[in-house]
Amino acid sequence: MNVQQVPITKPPSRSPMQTYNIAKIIKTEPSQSDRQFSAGHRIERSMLSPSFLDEGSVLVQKLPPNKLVKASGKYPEFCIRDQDTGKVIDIRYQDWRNNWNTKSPNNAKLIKAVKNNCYNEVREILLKDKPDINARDVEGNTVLHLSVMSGSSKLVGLLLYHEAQIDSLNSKLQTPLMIACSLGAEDITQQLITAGADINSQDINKNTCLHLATMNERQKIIDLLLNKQSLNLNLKNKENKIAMDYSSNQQIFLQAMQKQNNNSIKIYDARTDFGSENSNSFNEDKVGPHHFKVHALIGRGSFGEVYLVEKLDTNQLLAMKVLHKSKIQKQNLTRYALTERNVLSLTKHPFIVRLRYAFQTSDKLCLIMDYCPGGDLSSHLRREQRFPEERVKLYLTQMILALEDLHKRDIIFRDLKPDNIVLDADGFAMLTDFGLSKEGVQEHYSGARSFCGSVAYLAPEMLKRCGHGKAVDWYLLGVVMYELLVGQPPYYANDREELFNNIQKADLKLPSYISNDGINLLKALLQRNPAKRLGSGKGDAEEIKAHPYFNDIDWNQVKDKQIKMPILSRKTRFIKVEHNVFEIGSFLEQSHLAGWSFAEHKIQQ
Ligand SMILES: Nc1ncnc2c1ncn2[C@@H]1O[C@H](COP(=O)(O)OP(=O)(O)OP(=O)(O)O)[C@@H](O)[C@H]1O
Repeated sequence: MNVQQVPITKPPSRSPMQTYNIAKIIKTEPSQSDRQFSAGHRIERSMLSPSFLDEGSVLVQKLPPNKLVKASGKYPEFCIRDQDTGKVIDIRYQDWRNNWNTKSPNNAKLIKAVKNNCYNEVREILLKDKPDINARDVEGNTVLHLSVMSGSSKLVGLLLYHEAQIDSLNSKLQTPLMIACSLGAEDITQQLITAGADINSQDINKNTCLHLATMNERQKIIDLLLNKQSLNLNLKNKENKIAMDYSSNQQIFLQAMQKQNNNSIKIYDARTDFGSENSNSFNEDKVGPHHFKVHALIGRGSFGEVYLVEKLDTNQLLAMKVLHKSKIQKQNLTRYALTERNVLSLTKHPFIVRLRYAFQTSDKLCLIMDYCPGGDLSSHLRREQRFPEERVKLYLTQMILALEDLHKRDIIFRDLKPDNIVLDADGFAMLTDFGLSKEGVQEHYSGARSFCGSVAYLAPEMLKRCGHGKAVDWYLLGVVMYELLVGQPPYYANDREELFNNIQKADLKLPSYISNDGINLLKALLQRNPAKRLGSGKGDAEEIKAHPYFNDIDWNQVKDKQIKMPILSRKTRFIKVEHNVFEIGSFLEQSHLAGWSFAEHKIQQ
């Protein structure tokens, strides 16, 4: 390989490889003691501590309409603020109930429009009049119940989008899902289950959804429910009967019971563990959008967005990656999404982001991961232009350990780049974005054939399309090392053809400020022939760990996170989320992706 050593004193300015929408700032100051007053005097507290946000961060606090929140003032304990109008009322002098009552006509208007199945009118009322989204008619049906009765999945979707309570109860203690099951509304049943409705709830007669579907001979609904692993087939109603007792085809119930028995062996422990985490016992079918509050957009990738979310029962902050089913299916990328979910669900490593849950809505696939508040290396690099060598070395050690772990399990990452390295709260580097990873690759320099990766981060063997293996990750480690030290990837060119040409043929330009060991390591990693590349031998990561560049590294200390990492101040703005992330883009159900749901606790032991 031709290597040119050139003196570079100032790094070239780094051109952004990825553009970001940087939103401007609205700083709010949530207080732990914030309370919300609503009809029925329900008191909740705002759960987000502001300490994790940087100066100028945007904190999204989109509260449901009609909430009157405690506001600060001279006597804060007597002041409430109408979230809709912003008006602050001192309840010692003004009757806040009157204020609330002015909203009732709007509720009546909403109920009427829903009963008449007038979608546009409902939408307008929700936007303009701000009625109670859980308004009830005289029989105690909420507007969501009424929309199910009207048979309009579009209306149901709209109300869910406006945060209608999915498991609200009417006077017979029936949920909207029970009504859909009784009526045989297949699409709405599916829609509500996907959105997280409870399928085991019991009404005033202790009938479940399955009882009601069976009594009303709704065969398609029965089939749909029997496919749900979380369905409890043994619940008895007031007549002491299980749903099967009302069926003329008991065989399918018995088969479902058999299937559940087989599966329960696999997931029993996990479920117990999962449930013990909090009082709301979650299960695979139930973890869904309603368990999380979306606070801000923190990153954007090619296939979706990453949001900062808060798990409502524990107040834990997590990162949620949202993939759009329509985009993925259109571009035939379903297998990449599934790979990401599979690899992440199998991985538990100090330097790989942990997947906590995976769920899907009708049009989105969601991965809930640990939140890394330090931002990604790409945005830090853009600000700092290049990093000091000692810091680069620390990040490399963590990436080597992460890749070593993946390789031991015959997984190649294939997408190593600064954008996919995020920093945790202690400054440690964590790998994220497993969409391009490949399972089942044993070879070091062949085994996978797809042409993938970000253009500036393609290994020469990928461009040649002659097959690539684990060694591709070591080449990309060299690319990352180079970029962190120099400010841009090796061979970088704006023109795609030129870039590809450079990757295959151009001389490697190495600035003189890099240490000799650093230069040797870069040359060994950026070796074009994968068979000759450092790390391509049987030893894999061991070959790299043994390089003199890492002589001063105690690998056990790194693995145990016993080293001190620099904490970089994060200047990236959080981007305010104006829309409901779970807005149902298309009211037509996209196909359900089997095997997507995941809850970490199920496999922990
Ligand atoms: N766990 C996390 N914690 C904090 N930020 C994260 C996390 N995961 C991802 N991000 C941020 O979101 C950005 C995009 O995430 P990710 O790379 O997974 O999306 P993608 O759509 O797969 O992107 P790509 O176009 O690279 O394939 C990252 O660059 C990072 O800034």
